[in-house]
Amino acid sequence: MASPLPVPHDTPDPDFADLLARRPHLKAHALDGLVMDDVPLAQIARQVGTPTWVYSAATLRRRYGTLREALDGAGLNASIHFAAKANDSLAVLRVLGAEGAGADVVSEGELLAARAAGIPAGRIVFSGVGKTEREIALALREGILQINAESAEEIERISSVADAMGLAAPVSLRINPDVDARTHAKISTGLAENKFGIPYTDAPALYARMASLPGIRPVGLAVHIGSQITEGMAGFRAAYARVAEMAAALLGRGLPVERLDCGGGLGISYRDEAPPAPAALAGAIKATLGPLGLPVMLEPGRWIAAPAGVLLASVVLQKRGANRRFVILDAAMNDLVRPAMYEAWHGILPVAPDALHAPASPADVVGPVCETGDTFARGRALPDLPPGALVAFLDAGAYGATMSSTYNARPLAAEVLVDGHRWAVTRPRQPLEALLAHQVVPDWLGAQPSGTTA
Ligand SMILES: Cc1ncc(COP(=O)(O)O)c(C=O)c1O
Ligand SMILES: N[C@@H](CCCC[NH3+])C(=O)O
Repeated sequence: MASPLPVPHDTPDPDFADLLARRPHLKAHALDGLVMDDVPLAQIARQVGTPTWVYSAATLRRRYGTLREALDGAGLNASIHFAAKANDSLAVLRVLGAEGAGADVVSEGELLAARAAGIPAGRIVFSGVGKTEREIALALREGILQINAESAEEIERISSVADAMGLAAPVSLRINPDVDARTHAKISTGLAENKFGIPYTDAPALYARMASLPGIRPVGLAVHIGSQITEGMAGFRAAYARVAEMAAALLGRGLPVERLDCGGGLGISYRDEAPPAPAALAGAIKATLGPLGLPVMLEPGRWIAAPAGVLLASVVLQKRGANRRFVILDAAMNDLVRPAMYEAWHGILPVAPDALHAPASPADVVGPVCETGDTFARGRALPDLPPGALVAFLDAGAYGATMSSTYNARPLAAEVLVDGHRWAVTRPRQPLEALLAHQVVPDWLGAQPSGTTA
């Protein structure tokens, strides 16, 4: 049986100074402690409580801009469609939309969030292996840029929905290139054994079928081989090369191919990973797809949003085990599930000014949920953290709040956007009453016993 606890690394963890040096939006201030842009995190915690997600608008803009410049610098005609699954906060989507970003969505909810945040329908891509008829109809009514189809069955479905609406759906075909992205098995999507995309050998016939069906206007090819890709460009290159080869063949047969969707996947450095730079990604796109001269699209999520966010939590208590110190937080796996789900490593910084320089000793950082897997870190060098002390989980701006649950009847945490010296609660903490009020006890179970509340 595999251990549910994080596996130790064989290199030393980066220290606080190293973690801070690589995150320009976070500074350790002598009086205020950890500050995001111009706002002390302790001030947010005092006014909003914890656990709370805090996002830096400046960082979102800076990272979007860096990616934009890399694509422009390579001479690509490229559009960026932020993957809303990484962060679907309306405020975050609004910040990115205002910079010119489109969105990559995978559900009715994400589509409505992107629209509510002001992202024009013409910049929205709908991905995912299981779109319902209702979702397809909504996407078409909204007039989105394209639907990325992932199966022969789905193509027939899109055709019949669009035809009944008297529309021609712009459809791109997502191919499964059977390429190893060399990432965590749970977030690898481009291998033949994964559920995503159409086996690339089937794609030419399916593309021709799309062109012959009513209600479908084939617009291109799409590929996405996985997420948190940090080990070089080989996987990206191999996938894009397949797309290039296939697009050339389709064009050669007189089939319309208007644009190519390169997906997301660019990884970040949570601990000491050395992911490819945006310029390397742009260079690989240019080298493989450039000769076709078609517009390209990118669907990054993590690279833009992860470093922009922290999860602020408070210490409930420190507990001595037989041979270890446990720091028990008010945040848990229901808030940030990545460590439990992927053995993911997140930097954890104390927020108080003196705590960053205080003597540190190993601690296991855990949440209060009744699961051994509710362990954020093992043997992490941390100072004494008395009850009430604040800590910040780094790089929590992607796949953080969006993956939260209410396990153990714990309400969804608050969200805050910091923009220079301004900040605002962008999602209030879910009231416990709302969790309970959302449920219904059938009449036949009898009246509520007197003296209880609900
Ligand atoms: C189709 C698609 N596009 C884009 C993304 C965003 O990926 P990432 O956050 O790794 O950039 C994902 C998630 O992996 C995805 O499935
Ligand atoms: N949820 C994953 C990424 C999955 C990407 C989905 N396409 C993570 O937290 O790393």
